Amino acid sequence: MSDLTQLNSWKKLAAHAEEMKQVHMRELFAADANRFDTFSAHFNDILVDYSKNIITKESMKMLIELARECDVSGWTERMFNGEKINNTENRAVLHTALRNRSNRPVMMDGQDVMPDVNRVLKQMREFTEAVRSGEWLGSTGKPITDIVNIGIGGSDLGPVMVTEALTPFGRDMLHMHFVSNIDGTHMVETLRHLHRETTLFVIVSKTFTTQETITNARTARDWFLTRGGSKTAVAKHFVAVSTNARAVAAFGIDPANMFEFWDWVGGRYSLWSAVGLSIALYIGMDNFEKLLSGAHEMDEHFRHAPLEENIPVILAVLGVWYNNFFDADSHALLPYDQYMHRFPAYFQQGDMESSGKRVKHDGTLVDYSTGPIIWGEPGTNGQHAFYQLIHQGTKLVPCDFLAPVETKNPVGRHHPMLMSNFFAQTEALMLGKTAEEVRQELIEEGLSGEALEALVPHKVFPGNRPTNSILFQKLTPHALGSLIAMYEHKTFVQSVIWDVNAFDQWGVELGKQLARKILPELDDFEDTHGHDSSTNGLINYYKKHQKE
Ligand SMILES: O=P(O)(O)OC[C@H]1O[C@H](O)[C@H](O)[C@@H](O)[C@@H]1O
Repeated sequence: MSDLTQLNSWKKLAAHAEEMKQVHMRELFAADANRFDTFSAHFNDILVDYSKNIITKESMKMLIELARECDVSGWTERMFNGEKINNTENRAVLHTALRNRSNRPVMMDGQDVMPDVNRVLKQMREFTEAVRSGEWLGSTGKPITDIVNIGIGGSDLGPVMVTEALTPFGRDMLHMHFVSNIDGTHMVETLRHLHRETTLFVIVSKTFTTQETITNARTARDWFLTRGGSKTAVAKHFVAVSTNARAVAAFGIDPANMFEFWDWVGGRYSLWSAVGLSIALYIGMDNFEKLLSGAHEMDEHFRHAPLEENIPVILAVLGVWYNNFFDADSHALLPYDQYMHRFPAYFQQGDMESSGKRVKHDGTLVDYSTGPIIWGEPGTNGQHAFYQLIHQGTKLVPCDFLAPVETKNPVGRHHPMLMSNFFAQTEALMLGKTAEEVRQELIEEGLSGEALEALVPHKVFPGNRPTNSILFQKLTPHALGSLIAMYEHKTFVQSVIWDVNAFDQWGVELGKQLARKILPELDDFEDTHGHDSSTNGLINYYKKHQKE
């Protein structure tokens, strides 16, 4: 691929952006009564309205042309076909095979991966049904009441986010707990109210070498053994999900209780694999398979819909538009659904670990901005916290607003009130409020003269702040599966445009390496000298105050 900024479409977009920076969305809406119809897309019962963006038909044409020039379709096919597009790890990227409900063969290195995928799904079904029905008993004959998922990063965020989002589909009998942090507090506070006879630990780690997870798993096992559990009883209370069978066996988990996945599943794309075991325990395998189906249908759409109508592609090019031509450095995900409260955190890893790269596939440096900072909180909480900056600050923050048409909890007027905020926020962000409008309001409130004029600039909203509104009928496993896959593919398309590898994560290694070196230094009371003066100073301060 030729250099991104040298592409025809890029150059055209750069010039076009300068024109569009002079345009206000108010004018765009005023000039076109059909703007909503022109710039919205449907997928099953999901509506994506992207009309409140600083775009014209011409802008979209150029952005799609950019996707075409970057060979998004070619990369998509290579991904779905099991080519080793994760070039720095020499791995295929086949999370789509995990949810390939069509069961069409998916070839990797000349072999169909589907028999393996189906075998593990079957194993997950048998196991989860046994636990949920009470047929699987703890070592003292009691049914399991509590599940503790021990994992971190991709082995935690997906299971947490989805079990939270699908709470209404969860089985009351099983209480879910998630321990990720190496901070002993996380484990201690989780175990405080649990009983070893009725607790099942699910140890999830792709590599089974992650310090946090292995340490937490050992602490859990010690807790189990010191409360009267025997070594043979461990088999009834510990299962593992990993690609590393040898390390699982070395830990002492019965290989029969291991759920396998493969190196062609990236950690942050793994909730569709056995990493979703905790999800399946909670919502049941039928619902887990609906989650897979929702994602599979989005995969089919992404793979086959023309770029112009392709929802992940549309969202991706809009992201590139602001990231690269309007200098936006972040993107907010704002779910108006309390059940989705971990959705932004999930995609912090999904997007930032994928696109937070500064070298291209070939190792050369990029000379343009890549992945944005992803952040967000559920509405309406965010409105009372950080929306001030989005409305009136100096930074441009493109936002995605997500909400269900129907709530799972139709109590009083809560849902219409929530939704009135959802609609009002994107309207306010688009329209803003002019100085003249502010003046009128202040006059109506009885203000005049200097007092009025002094307030005007503070109450002006520039507007023209871009948003996407994503409405879905209900937060079901199927809809959630589609939404997650939609954002996964959005991230992928952006990585293709930026020419970065979305499937490695070398940036997390250096800190781990240095922590390994520092750990033994914390075991003695001698002053440390081997680092820079700040790091030495901090370590020595810590050691000194440990002594006291
Ligand atoms: O599943 P594991 O091998 O334990 O890895 C857990 C997590 O840690 C790593 O450092 C990566 O940053 C993540 O991508 C990964 O999801």
